[in-house]
Amino acid sequence: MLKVAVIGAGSWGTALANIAAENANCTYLWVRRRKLADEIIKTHENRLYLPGAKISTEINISTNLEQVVSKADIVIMAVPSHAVRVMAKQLRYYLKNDVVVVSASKGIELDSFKRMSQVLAEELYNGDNKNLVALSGPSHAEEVIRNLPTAIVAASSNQHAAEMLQDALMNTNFRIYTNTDIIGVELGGALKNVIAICSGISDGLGFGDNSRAALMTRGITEIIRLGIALGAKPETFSGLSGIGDLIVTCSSQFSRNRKAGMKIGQGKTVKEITESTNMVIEGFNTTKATFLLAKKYGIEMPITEQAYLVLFEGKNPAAAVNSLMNRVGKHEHEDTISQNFFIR
Ligand SMILES: NC(=O)C1=CN([C@@H]2O[C@H](COP(=O)(O)OP(=O)(O)OC[C@H]3O[C@@H](n4cnc5c(N)ncnc54)[C@H](OP(=O)(O)O)[C@@H]3O)[C@@H](O)[C@H]2O)C=CC1
Ligand SMILES: O=C(CO)COP(=O)(O)O
Repeated sequence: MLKVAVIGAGSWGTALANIAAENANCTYLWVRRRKLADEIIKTHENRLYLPGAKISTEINISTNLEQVVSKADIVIMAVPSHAVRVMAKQLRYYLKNDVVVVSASKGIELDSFKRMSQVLAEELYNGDNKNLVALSGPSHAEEVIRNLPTAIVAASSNQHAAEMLQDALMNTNFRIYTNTDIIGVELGGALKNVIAICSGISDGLGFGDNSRAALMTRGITEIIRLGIALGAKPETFSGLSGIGDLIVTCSSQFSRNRKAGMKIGQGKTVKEITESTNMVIEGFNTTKATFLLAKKYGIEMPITEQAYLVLFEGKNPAAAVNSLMNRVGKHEHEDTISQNFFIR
């Protein structure tokens, strides 16, 4: 029996721990706050993050990081991306040598622009990523906890590590594919949140399905552009962790990023939205990081740029839409058309 440790008892950590336990792994869930831990132990429910869903009685709930992590075969990091480095620094002393560490977080570190597996590699393995896996794909915790059929991706440069996670978590309702393109899988998971915020803004402005479809399609084009510049394989973005996660996050009733975008479209600010929820909205920081990354690499990302201006420079969302719609006419595949033959 494998020992699986999940770090972070928010929506995603709780749902993943539940799957691990239901799959008969010896499962530990690290909860940051004593009060919440006591409540979960008493009620077998995480009322703060997944109200109404009973979780397995087999999960060992604990606030003691050493107890949760030591001797674990698999450690799953399910805290917001801004907390991943700090948590990794705290738990590295307790890890056994051949542990597989999984990043379930979807974000890019502000300032360093690093992906979560890069952050973990630095903090845990002196920069080496051979025991690291990124878990990503269309998977709202609210549906996973109800065992609704879901398919996602475990990506690693080490196929054995990805397969170990696949074996531990896969079941009839939770299908896991492996992939070796960890760069593409992580970037797809992080960058779709930017477009999901835009999709929410579009909905908040009262636009329709056409607008959302346009944002999603032109959004993935931007993501691919930056992804290729950062070393990802283009085909990864047509998979679950790319277009799959983009579709679900831009259209789901559960997406925090989309819902935050709707509020922006209705006139609320990033500060007001952040202060009004206990849940992480990864896309805010990721919009900033992606905008700066695109500038650094000279990549054209007009939707991301407008999102940045709306979120952080006070640009009116309707004016941002105008800016996008009134850009010069282009060929749809201008990136791939050879030379300037067809391009205006
Ligand atoms: N929700 C989902 O459906 C999915 C989420 N993800 C990704 O998983 C990650 C976690 O998301 P999710 O579970 O939804 O987030 P939630 O907002 O639901 O929960 C966040 C969790 O992280 C803890 N936490 C917050 N800040 C810190 C910190 N500084 N140090 C340690 N722990 C902290 C919170 O503890 P406390 O309660 O004490 O504040 C809470 O347990 C994100 O990167 C998200 O994009 C990926 C796939 C699906
Ligand atoms: O990544 C997710 C689903 O795959 C969760 O997205 P939200 O953070 O927008 O809810």
